[in-house]
Amino acid sequence: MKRILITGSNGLLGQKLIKNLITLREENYDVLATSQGENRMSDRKGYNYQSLDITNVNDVEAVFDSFQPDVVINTAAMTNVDVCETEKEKCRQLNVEAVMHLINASRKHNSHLIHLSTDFVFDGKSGPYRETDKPNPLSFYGQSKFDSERLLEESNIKWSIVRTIIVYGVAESMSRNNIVLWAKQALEKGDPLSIVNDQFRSPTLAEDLAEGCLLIADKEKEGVFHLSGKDQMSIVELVKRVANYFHLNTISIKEVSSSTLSQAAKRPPKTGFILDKAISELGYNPHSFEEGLQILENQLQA
Ligand SMILES: NC(=O)C1=CN([C@@H]2O[C@H](COP(=O)(O)OP(=O)(O)OC[C@H]3O[C@@H](n4cnc5c(N)ncnc54)[C@H](OP(=O)(O)O)[C@@H]3O)[C@@H](O)[C@H]2O)C=CC1
Ligand SMILES: Cc1cn([C@H]2C[C@H](O)[C@@H](COP(=O)(O)OP(=O)(O)O[C@H]3O[C@@H](C)C(=O)[C@@H](O)[C@H]3O)O2)c(=O)[nH]c1=O
Repeated sequence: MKRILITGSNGLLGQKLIKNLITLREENYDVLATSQGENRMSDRKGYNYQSLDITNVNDVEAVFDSFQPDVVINTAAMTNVDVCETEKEKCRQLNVEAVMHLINASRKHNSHLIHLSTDFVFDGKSGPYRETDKPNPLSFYGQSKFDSERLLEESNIKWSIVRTIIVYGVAESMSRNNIVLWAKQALEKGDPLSIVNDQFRSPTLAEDLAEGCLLIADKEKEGVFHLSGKDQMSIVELVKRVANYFHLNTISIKEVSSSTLSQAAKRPPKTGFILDKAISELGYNPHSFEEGLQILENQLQA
């Protein structure tokens, strides 16, 4: 039985990884979920949980020494892109330096380190992107993720980098909201929404991303993988498709350009991924956006 360590297990992707590991996988894994603070998942069966702040090098070493993971999936990160822009040191500690702690511990235990990265490593001038396209981050968050990628590429461990885009879904006690959920809630209340029409993305169902990461683990695939949804759309189209799916009035949606949002961090205009590598090498088969909304709707009703 392989031992798998998940960091950031309280996050959206972390929770979906744990759910997938304990309910869906044929391959049997011994699962250790870790995140900062207490476990926020109410389902406690089929895995163990331990608090782990990955910026603490001693704690990282201790967890690796006792659990001796075969596979590690690092989902922990500072994911608020505007906060990364204003709190650069904190962002570096978590998104870059902590990754070095994981690399060193993985080297010692010969673990396969699967690390999450982002479409924000690209400048968004020529999306959709392949794994081989040249990064050129526009924000400190994007730069921090690109720096962490280079640490992996320069390490002599077994590594994989998973880049993804706007992850949506529902999980317990989420510390970060996502556009599908907040747009749905705002549309239901008829709150005014200013939505950008000059950013294009391929939104990713959290369950699809978790499955893709675990296919990498199962198949022991190394290298860079692009894992996103298969539909590319503008953000305003995304919000309108959410409205249509849930039969909500679109009257409160105002189309704006990115400059009017005055966000601290610059966003790439057009990303999206070419998924050929993930489809052929992993058998990755993501849902369409509307299928993803149906899965989310079922979970909200459960
Ligand atoms: N969400 C998205 O749209 C995208 C995400 N990604 C990447 O995917 C990965 C997963 O994202 P997602 O699940 O959405 O992110 P979340 O923010 O939902 O989850 C990250 C988790 O990491 C935990 N965490 C924070 N600091 C530490 C620490 N020092 N030690 C251990 N755990 C910590 C957080 O804890 P707490 O909840 O207590 O704060 C949180 O639960 C990230 O690496 C992100 O950069 C890439 C592209 C898009
Ligand atoms: C707040 C706000 C956002 N938006 C748009 C901007 C953006 O394209 C989209 C989502 O905004 P967010 O601030 O949630 O996400 P943002 O920080 O832009 O998204 C990113 O998250 C990080 C972690 C990543 O790695 C990226 O892949 C990406 O998904 O919504 C509006 O149109 N109107 C608004 O009022």
